[in-house]
Amino acid sequence: MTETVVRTDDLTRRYGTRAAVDGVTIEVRRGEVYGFLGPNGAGKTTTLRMLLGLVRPTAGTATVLGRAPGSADALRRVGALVEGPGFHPYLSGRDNLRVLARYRGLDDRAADAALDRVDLADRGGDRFRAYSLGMKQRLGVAAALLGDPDLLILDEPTNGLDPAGMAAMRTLVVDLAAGGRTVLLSSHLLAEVQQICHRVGVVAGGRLLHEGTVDELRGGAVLEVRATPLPAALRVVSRFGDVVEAADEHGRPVLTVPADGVDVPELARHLVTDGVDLHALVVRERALEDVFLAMTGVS
Ligand SMILES: Nc1ncnc2c1ncn2[C@@H]1O[C@H](COP(=O)(O)OP(=O)(O)OP(=O)(O)O)[C@@H](O)[C@H]1O
Repeated sequence: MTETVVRTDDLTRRYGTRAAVDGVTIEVRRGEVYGFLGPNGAGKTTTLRMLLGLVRPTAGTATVLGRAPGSADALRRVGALVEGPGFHPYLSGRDNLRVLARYRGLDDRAADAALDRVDLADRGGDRFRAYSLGMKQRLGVAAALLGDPDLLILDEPTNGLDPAGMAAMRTLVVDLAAGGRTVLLSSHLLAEVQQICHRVGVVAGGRLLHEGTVDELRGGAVLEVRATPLPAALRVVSRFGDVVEAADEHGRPVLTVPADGVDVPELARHLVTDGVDLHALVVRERALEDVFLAMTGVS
């Protein structure tokens, strides 16, 4: 059975007359990596802060693990990396974590296990100030993991990292979810969300534009057919689905039909038997990026 871990209902936060978050309704389910995707200023951080009880909604409601955001019960089971945690620059990564663990009534072993989990055990004795940005971010995730939370909330966890650091963070997130945790992360990077998230909520200008799986968002693949003469090609292709007739960047006609369930060799055979010259037949996936740009109008 699907269990809801986070639910928001018309969640809204206004600053003055401007809504940073405007009627957002999302559902995050147990065990998934949920991507909250949107350009800068879309309202992602404000939403995550409301889920942690750091910002009070102007309107609407939210529950986190069935409880009120920010309540002691909810916070005990949530780990977050929303604004960089306040690490001491002159303490080692390990000692920083041990200090945080003690604040939470946990022992040193919990800190060491978290360090190990983010693959920093080898460098645990180095001072925090000597860490690369990627290591600092991973230490932030380790801090979020203290207390073994069911839900991790990560605000732009790969922001500012180099490609290797980003890849390491993505692998870590996927592994954490595979271990049974739920991860809610925000990102403005479509490729990233496409790679690691099960479901996505797309936001822009404070509003939720769409929520669904990456595949649902993208829609099915299409078959592109370039063939002449066009009327005969159109007749054949329309037997296989609802055809859309368009032109490519050179003004040449392209017929597209939803690829789902179409027997491609069969389509090719029909075109040839009907005396149509087939120039190209391509299956094209819509990239999430195309969909996103169409939705947000942001480039
Ligand atoms: N405390 C505040 N006072 C006034 N305006 C705010 C405050 N916090 C956020 N905003 C505004 O609300 C909007 C959404 O900000 P938010 O930080 O939630 O967006 P975001 O999607 O996380 O973007 P980014 O990736 O740039 O952090 C922005 O226009 C921001 O300027």
